[in-house]
Amino acid sequence: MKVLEGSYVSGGKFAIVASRFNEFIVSKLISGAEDTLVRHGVSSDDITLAWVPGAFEIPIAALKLAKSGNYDAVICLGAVIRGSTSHYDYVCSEVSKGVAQAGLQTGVPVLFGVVTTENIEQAIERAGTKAGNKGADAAMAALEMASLLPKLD
Ligand SMILES: Nc1c(NC[C@H](O)[C@H](O)[C@H](O)CO)[nH]c(=O)[nH]c1=O
Ligand SMILES: CC(=O)[C@@H](O)COP(=O)(O)O
Repeated sequence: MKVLEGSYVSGGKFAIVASRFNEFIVSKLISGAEDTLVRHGVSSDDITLAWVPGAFEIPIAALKLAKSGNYDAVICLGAVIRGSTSHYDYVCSEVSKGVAQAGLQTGVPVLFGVVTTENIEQAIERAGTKAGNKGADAAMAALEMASLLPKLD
């Protein structure tokens, strides 16, 4: 059986799109992502960070970065925490669909590192405490997909 898979050794170029809403959480996701990339051989000079106001704006920035052809992967980071209305549902739905479409439309790996939680405690748990760091997880996926996709040509 011939198996095609990615590895985690990379010298590539990566973009991070991060939303400022709940910046206390998102900053930890960024740190996790950057630390993971650098520890796997990516130069910090080859990591580009683009800020957007909120998670709803992530897809348009991710699509533009992916279309540029300058990056081996685009990592999307944000924190959407449920409030007292249905706004949360609409934001989460559009962000996840938009991030997925950015990857499908361009063929560039666009990774979903947006925490979508019921409360602040759950977000903190996923930003470097008891449930890990979703930014680091997205960066690991970015390394693997950036390595894998060229092998599928
Ligand atoms: N409530 C959260 C938001 N809301 C803002 C939207 O993402 C968007 O910026 C606004 O509707 C203007 O288009 N964003 C988050 O990232 N996290 C939230 O919890
Ligand atoms: C995820 C959101 O948009 C949410 O935080 C907004 O809060 P609310 O539903 O109370 O307006």
